[in-house]
Amino acid sequence: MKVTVVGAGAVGGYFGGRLQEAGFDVTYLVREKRAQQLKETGLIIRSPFGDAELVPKTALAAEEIEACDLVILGVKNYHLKEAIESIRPLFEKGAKVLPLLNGIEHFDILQREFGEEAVLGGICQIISTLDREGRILHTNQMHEITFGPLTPGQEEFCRQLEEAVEGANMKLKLSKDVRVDMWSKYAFITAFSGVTTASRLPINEVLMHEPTLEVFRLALSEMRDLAGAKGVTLSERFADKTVDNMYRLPEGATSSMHQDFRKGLPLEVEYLQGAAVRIARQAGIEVPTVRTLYGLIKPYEYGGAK
Ligand SMILES: NC(=O)C1=CN([C@@H]2O[C@H](COP(=O)(O)OP(=O)(O)OC[C@H]3O[C@@H](n4cnc5c(N)ncnc54)[C@H](OP(=O)(O)O)[C@@H]3O)[C@@H](O)[C@H]2O)C=CC1
Ligand SMILES: CC(C)(CO)C(=O)C(=O)O
Repeated sequence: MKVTVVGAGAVGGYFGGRLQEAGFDVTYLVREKRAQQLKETGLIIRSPFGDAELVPKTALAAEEIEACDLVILGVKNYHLKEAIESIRPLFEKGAKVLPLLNGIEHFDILQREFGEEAVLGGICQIISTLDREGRILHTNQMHEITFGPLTPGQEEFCRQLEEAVEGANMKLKLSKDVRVDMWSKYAFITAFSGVTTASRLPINEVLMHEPTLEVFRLALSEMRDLAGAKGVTLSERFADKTVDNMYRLPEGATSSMHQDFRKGLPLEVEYLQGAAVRIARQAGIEVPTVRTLYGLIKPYEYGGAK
């Protein structure tokens, strides 16, 4: 299977690297600076599941890629618009896209741009980051993509992909209802990144302060209601179960948004909390806690906080 990875960053580079290791024909569609870095150092992964040093095949434009079966999208939401333009030629040649971004609105955007049949449902569970040298540092015990068809016409392709990835050093889970997984992750990450970033605390410290934990719980409940308003039913115990799971995380564990905040990098606030406020307005429901988190984080959207 021919795969194009767009954005050889912490997520795209990791999963692209694992597929390349497993024998997939992977091309990384990257921008100039990352192309140069990859040429000099190779694609380097440091991970508890095993390190890898690979020679990546890169392209600076989709026109350099003959055709591919699958595009894995690993850019941040604020780069999506530019990425869409750069990959358009691949869809004219019949590719499908598996987006791994956090958020929910990008699925509709991609479907509008490339058509419903081209866009698979997907999320990923991993904690990884790029260091100064561009190495991919994977630091937790999960490296999992959950994916699945958003239309009946994609079912066969998804089965083939599941089969092809068997044996790779990563988990690829074919979901029975990928919309539920997409909304569970979106609901979780919006509350989790919201409370950790707004409080400037890792989750274990959020748990220590009852009023701060209550903010997290309320945000989770509002996000569950929002999923319901969009026709996706999350478990009645979604908020409680999510909070229980947080006690199992190691000390200092926090969201990638909070980590970006600490580094003074741009934040995906408009695509997580901002999107929830927009979707709630359209659905005619209130999400006051999420709206407050949005207001507290929004001033740092373009970075600046250290
Ligand atoms: N990191 C994590 O642990 C997790 C992240 N996510 C989500 O995954 C998504 C990606 O995050 P992450 O991998 O951390 O981000 P990174 O910043 O590490 O990687 C994004 C990469 O995209 C590249 N890029 C941006 N625009 C383009 C473009 N037009 N063409 C080609 N490459 C481009 C950037 O390269 P450059 O700017 O150098 O050109 C960068 O290397 C986000 O939505 C994030 O929320 C989800 C789960 C976990
Ligand atoms: C919670 C986590 C690490 C799960 O993959 C994530 O998506 C994020 O912090 O952005």
